[in-house]
Formats: sequence, structure tokens, C-alpha cells
Amino acid sequence: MSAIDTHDLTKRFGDDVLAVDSLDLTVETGEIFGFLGPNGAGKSTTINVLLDFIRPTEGSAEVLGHDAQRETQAIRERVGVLPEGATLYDRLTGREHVAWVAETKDADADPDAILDRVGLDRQDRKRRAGGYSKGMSQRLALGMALVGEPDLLILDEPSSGLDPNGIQEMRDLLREEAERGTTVFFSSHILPQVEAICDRVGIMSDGRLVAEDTIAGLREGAGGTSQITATVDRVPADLDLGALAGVERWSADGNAVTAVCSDPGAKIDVLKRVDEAATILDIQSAEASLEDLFNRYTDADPGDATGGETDDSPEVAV
Ligand SMILES: Nc1ncnc2c1ncn2[C@@H]1O[C@H](COP(=O)(O)OP(=O)(O)OP(=O)(O)O)[C@@H](O)[C@H]1O
Repeated sequence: MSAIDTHDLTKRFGDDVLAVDSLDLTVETGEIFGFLGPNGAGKSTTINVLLDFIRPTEGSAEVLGHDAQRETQAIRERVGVLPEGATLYDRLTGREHVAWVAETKDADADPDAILDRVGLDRQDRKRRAGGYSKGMSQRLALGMALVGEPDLLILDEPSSGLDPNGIQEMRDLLREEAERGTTVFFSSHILPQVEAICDRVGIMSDGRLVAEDTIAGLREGAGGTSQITATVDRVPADLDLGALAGVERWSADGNAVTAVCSDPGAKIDVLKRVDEAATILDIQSAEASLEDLFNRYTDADPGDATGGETDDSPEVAV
């Protein structure tokens, strides 16, 4: 049995918005699965269908072997959920929130032990949640998802609002949960975090699943894309790496010249070309990061190979 299985799942909002388009997604029991995609790709809509917060237009979804629309109660008993923009009750303390979830789930849970795990301070958990910071609220919401040792965690942007320490703690916690046998399904925009912990990822774009694989599998599927960065004394104004065969795109940032190559053999040609025009001080070679792969799979305009990059460095698509 898979933890999550969708068949031809489609969700339209009105006549104009096709939020999820014929989605066939499988998340295996026990894996950590990262659900990725640009803003508006359909991730939250999919999660909301899995949790029966909204109904699909067509198709079906199963969670832990139960129909997501007809067997909602059986699913809720065994799933821990961190929804997008989780709602807290201003007047309840953090501790009371966890105790309340334990009561509704009929779970034998120790609120303090759970709040220790998510790092909500002993003093803070006694305060009303109405005064919580974003990060505190997020930690509490995650704690609520952990109540009852669920078989499956469905987390919509679990790192949202967390500081770098909090993000690291979240990563450790998801690993611990997976080691306990929990399936972890989460959406995220923090790609290095996803790369560090996921067994597999699914990438959504415009409502469609455009990739579903391990990160190694995605690299292979993307033609073994790899990257070379040369630190130079100065970047020559007329440098043109785009003319080289096997170079997918390149950029110059400060004194670093980076080329992303669809053919790893092109890295030597890149170095030769840079070396002709400048003095190379250092070289770093790397496989394609998840960010590179994400850009490749979600590029809305095939002519724009920079697909969603946000830094200001000049970047040249080939
Ligand atoms: N209740 C709604 N009514 C109308 N359109 C909606 C509704 N919910 C989502 N949409 C639309 O569906 C599409 C998918 O949105 P969704 O929230 O699922 O994306 P997402 O991948 O979770 O994005 P983000 O990363 O920004 O959270 C978007 O075009 C969005 O505007």
C-alpha cells in the first residue's frame, strides 16, 4: 500500500483556473517526499484535496489506503497535518493547543514532550498563542501535527517563518519521524533543505507533475547536468561561453564565472575558454543542484533557461 496515491486528480476553480491537472502521484510508505513547484503550481490545492478540505473536480485520491473524500475520518486519525497558514486560537496557550488536539484524536500524548521536540520554549508554551511570533506559531502547529504518532505527516511549507536554527531543527525532526517509520510528505521552496533530506521529490508546474524521482534520478533525467565555477582575476567583458557545445547557460558574478553544462565533457572547454581570456585562481566543479534541476523542470518559457532565478548576476541562456 502506498501512503498517497492520486489518479487523474484534477481541480478547477471556476472556468478559468486549472489548479491541478490530471495528477498521478504516488508516495511510498516510509519515504520523505518533497513536493515542489513554483508559486501557484498546485501544491496546496493537491494537499487540500488529500485532506478533504476541498473536493476534486475529477479523479480520485487515496491516503493510507483510504479514499480521501469518502473515508476522511479514518485518514484524520492516522495523519498529522500542518496546513498552509495553520489557524491557532488566540486565547489558548501553546500547551492547551496540543492537549486539545490530543483530546480530539483520542491520543495519549504528553504536550510538554511534544513541545520540547519542536522547540517551543517552556515559558512561551504557557502564554496565549495570540501573542506568538510567526516562528513560535509554526513550531506549535508542527507540534499539533505530531500528536498521536501519525503514520503520515502532510506538511505544507513546514519551514515557513522559521529562523535558520529552526529550519535545521525541523530537518532533524523530520528525519527522526522517518526513522520511526512515518511517511513524510511536505511542500517547500527551500530547495537545499529538500535536497538534504528527501528520498524522492515531485515537481509541479502549472498543475501538472513534471517530474517524480530521486534527486539522482532527476539529474540523470536532465542529462547529467553539471556545473563548473572558475574564480578569475577579472571577468573579461567579451567572454562568450554560450557558443560552446554542451553549455546550457552561464553567468558571471563578481570574479566567479559559472557554467551549467548538459554535457559534463564541456567543462574542460569552458575552462580552456576562460583561461584564454583571464587568469584562473580557483576551480570548483559540482553536480547540478536541486535548484538547477527545479529551474530546468519548471521553466515556463523554454527559451528562458534562467527559469525563476532571482539574483541579479548576468545570466546567459544558450
Ligand atoms: N480557492 C481558490 N479559488 C480560486 N483559485 C484558487 C483557489 N485556491 C487556489 N487557487 C488557484 O489555484 C492555483 C494553484 O494554487 P495553489 O495554492 O495550489 O499553488 P501552490 O503551488 O501551493 O502555490 P504557493 O507555492 O504559492 O503556495 C493558483 O492559480 C491559485 O490562484
